[in-house]
Amino acid sequence: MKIALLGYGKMGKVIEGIAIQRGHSIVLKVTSQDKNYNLADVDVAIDFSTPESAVDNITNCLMNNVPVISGTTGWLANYNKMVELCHEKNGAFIYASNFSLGVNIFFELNKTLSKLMKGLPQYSTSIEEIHHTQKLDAPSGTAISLANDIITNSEYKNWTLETPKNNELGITAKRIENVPGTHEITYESSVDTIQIKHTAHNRDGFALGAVIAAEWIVGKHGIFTMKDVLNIG
Ligand SMILES: NC(=O)c1ccc[n+]([C@@H]2O[C@H](COP(=O)([O-])OP(=O)(O)OC[C@H]3O[C@@H](n4cnc5c(N)ncnc54)[C@H](O)[C@@H]3O)[C@@H](O)[C@H]2O)c1
Ligand SMILES: O=C(O)C1=N[C@H](C(=O)O)CCC1
Repeated sequence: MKIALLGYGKMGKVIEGIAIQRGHSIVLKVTSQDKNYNLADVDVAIDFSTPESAVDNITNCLMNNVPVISGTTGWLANYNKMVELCHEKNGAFIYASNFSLGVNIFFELNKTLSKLMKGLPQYSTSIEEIHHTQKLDAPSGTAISLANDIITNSEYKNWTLETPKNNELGITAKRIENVPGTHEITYESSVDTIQIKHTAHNRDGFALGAVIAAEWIVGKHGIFTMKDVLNIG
């Protein structure tokens, strides 16, 4: 496959290595310096850019009939606009807050645990995420996905980075040098604690998942998720 990398930073570079190992070629690498890039002769685009640029990148792909995978976080207020555009153009699009197989299994564990804990008011729930100090957004997209799944299955109404009030699910976002991504869910009562945790050791899992998603989407039309790609849950 001929792949365009929209964003050639920490993730773009790891994706490049894995894509080449799997027999693909990188025909375009876009950074903040490249304003008007040309998507001709691209089979699929992989966007790991910035919260400010993801919407333009996804729009460019959909307008040019290029299937697009986006892992960029922090732009989700515009997700529905991208869904509409994708339908209008009969395009193909996957967004995932986290492309790693391990985190996608962790998402399913989180949903199951939150269903088990529903109706047990003696436990209070919280989420902690830790990432490297260059990360632009907080909380992480993954933490938001985890929080939304807990909210769906519980009495919590929304998440907050502040001290949680009634019906608010607290998320703590820590920034520590070189941490690729750690997420922990805690259920705390006066007698015990239940915790589930995912720790990424490096960026390879995110990058491999994105390349697998790119391989999977070519030739398809519609909006998909990593559940479709991995066939789990
Ligand atoms: N979904 C996942 O699995 C996952 C995993 C890791 C990171 N991420 C997300 O991916 C994004 C990128 O992460 P990173 O660590 O590679 O960041 P990074 O800062 O290392 O790289 C960002 C890249 O985007 C480029 N960029 C800036 N403006 C651009 C534009 N207008 N068009 C194209 N590229 C542009 C920058 O030049 C840079 O190359 C972040 O939003 C991060 O949260 C998601
Ligand atoms: O390094 C990042 O930035 C990461 N971003 C994603 C998120 O916000 O959840 C996934 C983990 C790494």
